[in-house]
Amino acid sequence: MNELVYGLSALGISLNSVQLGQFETYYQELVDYNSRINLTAITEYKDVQIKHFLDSVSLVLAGIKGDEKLLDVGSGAGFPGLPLKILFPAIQLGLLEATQKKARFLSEITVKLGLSGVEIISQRAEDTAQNPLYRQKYSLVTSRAVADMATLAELTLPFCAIGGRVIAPKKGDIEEEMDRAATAVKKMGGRVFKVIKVELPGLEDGRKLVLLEKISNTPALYPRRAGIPAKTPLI
Ligand SMILES: C[S@@+](CC[C@H](N)C(=O)[O-])C[C@H]1O[C@@H](n2cnc3c(N)ncnc32)[C@H](O)[C@@H]1O
Repeated sequence: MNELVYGLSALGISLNSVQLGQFETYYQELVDYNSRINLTAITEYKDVQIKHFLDSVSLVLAGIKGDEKLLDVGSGAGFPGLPLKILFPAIQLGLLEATQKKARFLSEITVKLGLSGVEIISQRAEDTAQNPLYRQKYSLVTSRAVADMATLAELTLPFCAIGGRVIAPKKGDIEEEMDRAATAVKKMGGRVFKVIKVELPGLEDGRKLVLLEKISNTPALYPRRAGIPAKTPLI
């Protein structure tokens, strides 16, 4: 895990032996499962350490506390939620993933990593966000590579408690995307708090973290039915 360890040192983070072992197991299981079920195109040891593990942990640059109640929307093979949980074991983590096969991997890997306080929710975000058990219940919501910001605001902000935040990693020039998302962010009861540049060893390709803050309740009508936020974004 040299690449990860080196990248983390730039963040002032060091891993203990348990965490190092967990990242190693995560890598082995990811690659093993991936040979049967497609989870990711990134499988080289070095690439997984940088593009999945370090990229996930880079969200700490937006300010993550050790005791968050965190929901990762569209978690796929667990990114960025699971690396953050390995780093901060006291986080209460929800991994929301619509695809059953991926959700099954998330259940298995959570057991193999010996993690407690992780809930796997295999549903569409649009449906889960209308369930009172999950609606406006999280201090932090993350979502990587799931949708553009206008759609993502509708899929994430309804889960945030007031005062909670959304962190969305993005790449490249996002000015136009952020402009398009302004209406959706406002309608969901949010505001754009800041955009943070990520510059870490191996991740020098214009990565950014968009930080939204929840400032008022999301109207009951949002999110709309499954598929609508992506098909007809609120622009
Ligand atoms: C490109 S993958 C990214 C996975 C992971 N976040 C990552 O960065 O590696 C997008 C994932 O979001 C899930 N997804 C897309 N729309 C969703 C929705 N409305 N509700 C729940 N999951 C969704 C897909 O099933 C897919 O696994």
